[in-house]
Amino acid sequence: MKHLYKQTGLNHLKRREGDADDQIPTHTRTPRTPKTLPRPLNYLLREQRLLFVFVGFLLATTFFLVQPALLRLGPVGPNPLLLLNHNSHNHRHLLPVPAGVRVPPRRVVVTGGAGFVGSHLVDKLLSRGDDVIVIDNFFTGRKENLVHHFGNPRFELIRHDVVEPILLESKERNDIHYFMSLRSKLNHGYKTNVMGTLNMLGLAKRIGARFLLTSTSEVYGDPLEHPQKETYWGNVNPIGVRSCYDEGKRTAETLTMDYHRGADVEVRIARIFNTYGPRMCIDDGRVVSNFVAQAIRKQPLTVYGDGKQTRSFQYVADLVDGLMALMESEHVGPFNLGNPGEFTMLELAEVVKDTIDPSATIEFKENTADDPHMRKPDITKAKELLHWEPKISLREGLPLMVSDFQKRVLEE
Ligand SMILES: O=C(O)[C@H]1O[C@H](OP(=O)(O)OP(=O)(O)OC[C@H]2O[C@@H](n3ccc(=O)[nH]c3=O)[C@H](O)[C@@H]2O)[C@H](O)[C@@H](O)[C@@H]1O
Repeated sequence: MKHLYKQTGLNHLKRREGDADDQIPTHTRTPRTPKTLPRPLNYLLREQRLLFVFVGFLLATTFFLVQPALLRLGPVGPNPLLLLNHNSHNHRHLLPVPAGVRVPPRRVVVTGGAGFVGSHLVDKLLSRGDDVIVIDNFFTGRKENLVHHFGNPRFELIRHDVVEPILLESKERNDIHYFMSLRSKLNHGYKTNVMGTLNMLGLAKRIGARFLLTSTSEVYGDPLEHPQKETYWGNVNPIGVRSCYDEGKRTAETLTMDYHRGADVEVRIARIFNTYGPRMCIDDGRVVSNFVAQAIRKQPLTVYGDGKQTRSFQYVADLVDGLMALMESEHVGPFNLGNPGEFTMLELAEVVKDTIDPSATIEFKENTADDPHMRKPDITKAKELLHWEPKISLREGLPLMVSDFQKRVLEE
């Protein structure tokens, strides 16, 4: 009968060496390890167990040494840096991009992207290589603001009112990365701010996009604190003529935070202070656009009330930089985005006169109800956490919008 031998590697070696023990079955052999060793050690030394442990150790060491180097070599799959995973609370997408690694272009939906601020934001996003889908109802937005992108395969324009839900299908979850919702003044903005924000938050939740709400300094109402910090809860008249807009934005902030806390949507909130620049609506009644257009048309500058109320005016490019910094940061906000340079309306009229027509006259008119007496952002938080602050003063920025206004006034 054939004997079954339990052949160890050691026996095998010995067999080749022609050892005399060769023919002795293992189970009948005297163990080679001394009997005096403790049992666990004895166990380890038998049957090449030590060798296997050593080889395993070597393999593990090699893997952990080589793996980081492999990761640095380049993308693994389509989304190497998880820039897309904006609906989670991990912050891996904030990792710095290693040199030489191509970041996949992000897809950004900008609602209100044909408007004044929206179109400047779209310019910036496209210029850094993102894909942009603009949704606009063209009530205040204009195709002219985006016409230079028509024909660009990375740009899409959809005529739609965000008050109605919209189904944006994406190939996969997280296919759309950012959602930027720009503001509207229409119908005092209430419907857009509440229904629009609700619809867009639902969409952001469904497709796993990060959502940016562009709120406003108007949430502070007629402030009793000056300058205004983000911690100030505001002083808004709930039944006043401005309250649809003010309360609409306040509700939009509430909804945004609720979706963040309750549905895990990753959100950012910016409180935008008075902003000016090329492509502003000529006729929506804002003070900078009114004064500039009036000076160009050789009409008197209409100052409401005594003209001593104050505002702080930021140039649109500064705002866009702030919005981008906020989107890329890991901070939810809210953040004040504004220029702390504060002016009375009479002082603003002087700057406009100096810039466009020193012979322009001033005409006083009755002010609207509930007009905030003063407004100036405290931007300490944005400076510290976003490393952002505006660079362009009013005197530098105003001339940059004049030629655009001159052209449009002439076209009229
Ligand atoms: O442009 C903006 O960013 C802001 O515009 C408005 O807020 P408001 O501060 O009232 O801005 P304007 O309508 O431009 O008015 C600013 C001041 O100028 C005065 N004004 C306006 C127009 C004018 O012809 N003359 C004039 O003196 C107004 O009475 C007010 O005191 C919006 O309600 C804000 O949400 C938005 O952030």
